[in-house]
Amino acid sequence: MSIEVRGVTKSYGDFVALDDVSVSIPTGRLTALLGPSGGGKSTLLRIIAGLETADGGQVEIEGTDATALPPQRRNVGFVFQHYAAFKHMSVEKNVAFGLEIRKRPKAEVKRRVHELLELVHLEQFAKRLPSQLSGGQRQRMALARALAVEPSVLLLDEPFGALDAKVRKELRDWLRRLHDEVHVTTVFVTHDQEEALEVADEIVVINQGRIEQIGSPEDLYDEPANDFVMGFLGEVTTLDHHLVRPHDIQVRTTPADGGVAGTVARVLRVGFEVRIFVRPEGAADDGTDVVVTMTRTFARSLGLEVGTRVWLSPEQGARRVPVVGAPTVPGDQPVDAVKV
Ligand SMILES: Nc1ncnc2c1ncn2[C@@H]1O[C@H](COP(=O)(O)OP(=O)(O)OP(=O)(O)O)[C@@H](O)[C@H]1O
Repeated sequence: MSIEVRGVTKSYGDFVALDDVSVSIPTGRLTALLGPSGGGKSTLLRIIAGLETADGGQVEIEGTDATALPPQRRNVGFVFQHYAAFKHMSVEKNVAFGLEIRKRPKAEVKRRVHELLELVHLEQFAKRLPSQLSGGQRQRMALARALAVEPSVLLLDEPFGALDAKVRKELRDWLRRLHDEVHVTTVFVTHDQEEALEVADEIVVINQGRIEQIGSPEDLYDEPANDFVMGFLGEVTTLDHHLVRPHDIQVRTTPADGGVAGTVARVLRVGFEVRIFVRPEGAADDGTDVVVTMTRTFARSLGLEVGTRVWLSPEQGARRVPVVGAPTVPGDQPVDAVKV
């Protein structure tokens, strides 16, 4: 393991930001710290970086107890959402900075800067000032700069958070490819589940200062440990007091044993699929309709339209998680709210 966090706690006044957090970050992998805003992701990253001191617990990096080490002795590189570059220095000078203060030979600095700029596809911008780059190019420069000193760990705090959706998506694909090339142990913070699912090898779900689950994207999506994780990673709807994925519900137009009876209240076409909102018998129009997704062809074959009587049951093998108490998905939306 590259990073071992053991029993870390952190409070700000009365507020507990991290509550006895333990996690092992594997060497050479891309790990996402994922969770809703305020859950403690950045605090954990900053404690690993040494920019924040934990109240209790231990941080080990590459086998060394780093708990009391200052950031510059931890051999970590970091990149934040709003990267502070040296504005008066060219891109190549910014990237060279860490090597120059370490008094590396000139020829080595030159070669390494060239390699890094090639790696982040900024060779042609070497002589520009940071202000002459786009937001995405600046973040790539920041990554080159962080990688220059060959850190054993790269820590990224929402590195693409300030960029528009399209650039963000390009950069996340690029980060994945970059990581496949350099294999440096990387931990990145995100509140975007799609970003974590697409990019990470391993995801640590953090909520209210606690770890909810650790696993591969597949593990978390297919085997969520609880209703929070299930609701946070992917769409969910509530069927018979359980969270179910909307594509995991079987719809029949004739009564079926144990099925929930209801009436189609709304049919919504979204791209290639159709969302059917089913109001269970006796339920009110209070936004708690069961949502089922299916292909348009299938919806047509069942003849589904507003007013059709249907019976719903989970597909065989569907993941179901009991709904515990109040809604728990981010933003306190009702658990069956879906983005349409
Ligand atoms: N210096 C501080 N003083 C007081 N409270 C703080 C401080 N830093 C963080 N907090 C609080 O600790 C909690 C966790 O913050 P943190 O930044 O770790 O969350 P996060 O999961 O990274 O959220 P976001 O995605 O919004 O950045 C928040 O409620 C925040 O208000």
